[in-house]
Amino acid sequence: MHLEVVTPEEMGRVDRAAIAPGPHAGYGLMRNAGAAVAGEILARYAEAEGFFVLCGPGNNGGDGYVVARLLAERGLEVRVFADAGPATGSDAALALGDCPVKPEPLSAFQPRRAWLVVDALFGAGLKRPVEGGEAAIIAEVSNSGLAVVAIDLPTGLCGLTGKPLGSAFSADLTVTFFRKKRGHLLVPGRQICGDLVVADIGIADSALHAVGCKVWENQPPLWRPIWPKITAGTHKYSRGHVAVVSGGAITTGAARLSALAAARAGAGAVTVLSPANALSINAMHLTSIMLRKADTVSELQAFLVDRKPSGALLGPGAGTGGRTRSFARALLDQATEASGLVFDADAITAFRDRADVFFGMIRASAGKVVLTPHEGEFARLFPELQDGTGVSKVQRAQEAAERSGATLVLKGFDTIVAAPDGRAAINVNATPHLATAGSGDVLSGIIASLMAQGMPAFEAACAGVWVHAESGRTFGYGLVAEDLPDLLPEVLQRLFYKKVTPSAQARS
Ligand SMILES: NC(=O)C1=CN([C@@H]2O[C@H](COP(=O)(O)OP(=O)(O)OC[C@H]3O[C@@H](n4cnc5c(N)ncnc54)[C@H](O)[C@@H]3O)[C@@H](O)[C@H]2O)[C@@H](O)CC1
Ligand SMILES: [K+]
Repeated sequence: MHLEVVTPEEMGRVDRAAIAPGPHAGYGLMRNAGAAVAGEILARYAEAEGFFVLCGPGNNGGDGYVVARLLAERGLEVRVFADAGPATGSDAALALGDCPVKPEPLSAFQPRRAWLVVDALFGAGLKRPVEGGEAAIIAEVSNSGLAVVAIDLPTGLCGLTGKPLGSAFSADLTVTFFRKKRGHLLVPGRQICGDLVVADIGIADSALHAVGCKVWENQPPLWRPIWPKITAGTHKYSRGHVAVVSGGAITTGAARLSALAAARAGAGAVTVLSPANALSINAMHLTSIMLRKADTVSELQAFLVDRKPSGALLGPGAGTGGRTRSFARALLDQATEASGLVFDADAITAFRDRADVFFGMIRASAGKVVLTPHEGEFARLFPELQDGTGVSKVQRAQEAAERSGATLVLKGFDTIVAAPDGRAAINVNATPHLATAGSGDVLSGIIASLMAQGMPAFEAACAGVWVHAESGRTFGYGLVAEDLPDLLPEVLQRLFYKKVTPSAQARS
């Protein structure tokens, strides 16, 4: 499974590197691309009575002419529609020259029942909103309810941002080439693509080396090899000790959710640090999780010196005032290279007017730091990078990570994890059921736990996001945040499947 996710510009460089060897290699790739699309169409839409192939002026249109030729050569009914022809001497012009079906103008298009639409208008070369004849045909096809197979990208979808530029097709199937593009995974692009197939068109993996892609789809191969191992010699403190800061008497639940998630994710010990006025309410609800009073910075510092936790989480239910800010400073000041610190929720909002101070503290700290904002919290720390600026979510998270010096988890259906060194991962296994109060507290607890167990920040954040989402999928309807920690064992068992029999003797 190839996990790299490229930009359209990077894909262009890959294409050029692959084409460089000879004058007809470009048309060769185009023929392979068209053959891959035609193969998927024949496999999935055998019952279609005919095929409308809509071709644009560029290489996406060129792929369309190849598809039209291959379908027509099988004796199938094919009509091709195009307004502007390909540039003379281009690969697309060669494809048009070989196509036995004469193009008709887009204005001649009329939907027909049981026909399939092949969208080859624009792909990676989309530069501006789709208008005029192309926009009209998109509307007509959408109203007709005909199935659409998009070549490379549904026309109108930006392959970089995952957002439509003007009108866009909503495809049932998208066939892309070599690697996924960011627009296939970011929302709403992911929904607009329908089923996504990545076809091999003969480009060698080595063509990617020159591009230096640092963005991946978040899947277990990225981090499973370094998930914390346990052996016969493991003891509870070698499995990591996580401190979770609790809010006051009526806001304690969030920290307990995080604490339980940290324990379920494998930390050997978890301590809730509670204000005095919330000690008894916390004590009533905690069993395996330890509890200690921490109203003041000196009490927090004493705990850090005394117990040396390898991970800490501040934010869920913590309040957005001075106590949270001074606790953040103490945690960052006292962190060592082995410490993993997660700042979530209120710990992010608490620095809304002091973002640069916060980033300075993070940069000066020896610890590994992860910030886990949703879009609203993100906008408080990074107002100039908030959604709606036209910049992709991946790039916004990358810039925020670079600026803050922390690994960023920019949450949502397409959560992005970005490291200050430019690496980023796009998460794809979320479920809308995770949009429930307390869900984020569980996520930050899992990430703090994995860092406390020694995982680097980027991998811990990627792993945490994935197992959290997988837990949500495992439950489905009726999910509340309390369910998530208890689903982790099942998810982890699946992830690290080991055959267990009643008589098996544990060796490690
Ligand atoms: N050799 C290659 O580079 C290969 C490219 N392939 C195909 O080539 C496509 C990329 O081809 P191109 O770079 O020619 O780009 P497109 O075919 O996507 O677009 C062609 C041109 O249309 C114009 N245009 C962009 N947006 C427009 C708009 N909204 N309204 C009107 N005109 C607009 C632009 O000038 C653009 O260059 C890929 O999506 C893929 O389908 C495949 O054939 C595989 C090999
Ligand atoms: K297309």
